[in-house]
Amino acid sequence: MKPSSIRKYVPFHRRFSIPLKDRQWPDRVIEQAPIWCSVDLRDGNQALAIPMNIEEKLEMFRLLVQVGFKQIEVGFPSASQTEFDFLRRLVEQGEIPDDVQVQILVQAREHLIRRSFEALKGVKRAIVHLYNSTSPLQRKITFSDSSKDDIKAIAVKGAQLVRQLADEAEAEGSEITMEYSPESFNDTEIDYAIEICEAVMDVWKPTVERRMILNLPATVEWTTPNVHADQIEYFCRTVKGREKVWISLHTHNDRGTGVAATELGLLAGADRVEGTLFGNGERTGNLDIVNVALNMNSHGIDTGLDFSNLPHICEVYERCTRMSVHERHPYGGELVFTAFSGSHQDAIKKGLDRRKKSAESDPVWEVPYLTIDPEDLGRTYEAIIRINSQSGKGGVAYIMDTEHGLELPKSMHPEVGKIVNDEADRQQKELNADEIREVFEAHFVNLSKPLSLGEYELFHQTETPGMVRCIAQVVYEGKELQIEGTGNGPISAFVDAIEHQGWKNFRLTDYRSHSVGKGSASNSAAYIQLQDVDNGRLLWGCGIDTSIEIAGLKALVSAFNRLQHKPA
Ligand SMILES: CC(=O)SCCNC(=O)CCNC(=O)[C@H](O)C(C)(C)COP(=O)(O)OP(=O)(O)OC[C@H]1O[C@@H](n2cnc3c(N)ncnc32)[C@H](O)[C@@H]1OP(=O)(O)O
Ligand SMILES: CC(C)C(=O)C(=O)O
Repeated sequence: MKPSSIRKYVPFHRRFSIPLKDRQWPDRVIEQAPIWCSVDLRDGNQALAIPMNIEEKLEMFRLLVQVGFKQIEVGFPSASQTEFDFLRRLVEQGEIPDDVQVQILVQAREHLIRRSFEALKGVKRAIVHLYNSTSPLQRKITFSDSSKDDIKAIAVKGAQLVRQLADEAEAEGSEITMEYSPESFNDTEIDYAIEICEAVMDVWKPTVERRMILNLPATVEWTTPNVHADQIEYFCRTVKGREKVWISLHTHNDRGTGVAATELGLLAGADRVEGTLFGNGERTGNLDIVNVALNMNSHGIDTGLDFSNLPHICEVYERCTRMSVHERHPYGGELVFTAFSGSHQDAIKKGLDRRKKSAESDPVWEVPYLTIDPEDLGRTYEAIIRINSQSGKGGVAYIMDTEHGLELPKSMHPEVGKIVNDEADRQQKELNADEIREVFEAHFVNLSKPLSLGEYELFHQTETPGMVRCIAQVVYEGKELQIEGTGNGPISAFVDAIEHQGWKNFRLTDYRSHSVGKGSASNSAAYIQLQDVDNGRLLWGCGIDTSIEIAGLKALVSAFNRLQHKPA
């Protein structure tokens, strides 16, 4: 920003300060979950270019119930016919489970309050959420230089009507909880915000048994999260009758610290949190409730919210809101359980391997780079490691193992990793599991040039037990030949046959094999490492075949063929 522009902005502490000298929140830890309230269908919905239609709202409502929300703000029924009709549909069609309270938002204006209660007729349990803006900025601009008393009067008058209509609804069998928000609380002089809230409390007369909710919105996030925490702690310690109210947080994310502000607000004494899935909401969004809840889970706190099928939740959310979850979005983003870079892949693979062995004896999650087990969110390990030109050998080996059942010997990893990595670099893109296998096969498996193996027979030598003789049909540099050799196994017999031809320029330095897949269709994979006697180069080859014997020979031939390609 240019210096001339910077002069437009005033530091928050020059506008207000919070008279809190002995703040306690920095020494606290979060030990239990708050009461959660989803505002997806109201604050989230009002921020959409195309608001959800009734069917979409219904689908989201059912999803939110499934996740475990017990308080759901379903709309602003006095704002439009769709909002009104949606609430009627929930009430009339018995969509609201008995343990769920639907919440509605309304401005402190008579006709809107009356219309809201019409929409609530017959509801079993509801929260009526009344608000008016209280900040100096809104008093000046929105309410045309209204005084503090004028604004307080709007709140009190609205509260009186809500009290009266709530009493009438309760007489007809509904249970109404009341909520008040001094909108832009975080931008309002703190003692004045308390004064208005106490005035509303005087009208609603909450008790310890029947509390009301005081929601303290950071309608626009102006400050660092510690200031928010100070505001909440000061409010909690100062408001009269604290024990008769649930203190609720409602943060936005204008500075990108909505989650932090909520977490510090909880340390500061709040009981309740309003937010939306993935933080959809006005401007930069509301608080991301998935983020805060899963942060708690990752510290061993049960939240009552179940995000164990996060991919499904993302899918419904994206379809209904027409928004998308960013690839890097905490927990939900496509790339957040993925490592492209080699050292991360290596550490994750080691962590997951160790965990496979010790998960039962040691349940504590300890995998480098992963704060949470992706499986706990319905995400799979397969998606964790992905391969591009920044990837390392560990990641490639992990994909070959988990996706294709090929357990490459550890000393083969660098060779395979480099070739796959070079290919990703050459193509300038990420390689998927099938493409990685293609690269692996093209460079390592059943290679047939210059030598290829045809028919092959093995004879056990009765005169020297343990020795076998092989007769193999091969093609070498385009010529068909029959070669023969003897050894203490099929591989050494074949090596002997190669030696008789005068082609042997190697030592066999390693051999591994394992079966791939289960049942009659299973294959065997064999890996052979040869060393070039002239220059000491070590190269692996792989053979895959239904016969373990032939797989071994093909691995030998593959490694032999790789050795014939001299480095440039
Ligand atoms: C921070 C938040 O997210 S708050 C929730 C915001 N959500 C929405 O606004 C979505 C739904 N809203 C709507 O559909 C409409 O704005 C309605 C139905 C609420 C009101 O509609 P209208 O009265 O036609 O228009 P509008 O919202 O522009 O009203 C402005 C008037 O309300 C007054 N007003 C604004 N907020 C409040 C309030 N909280 N309490 C009382 N009056 C208010 C303004 O001062 C202004 O009065 P004026 O005309 O005398 O200057
Ligand atoms: C109405 C209030 C709670 C609100 O949405 C806000 O201040 O952001």
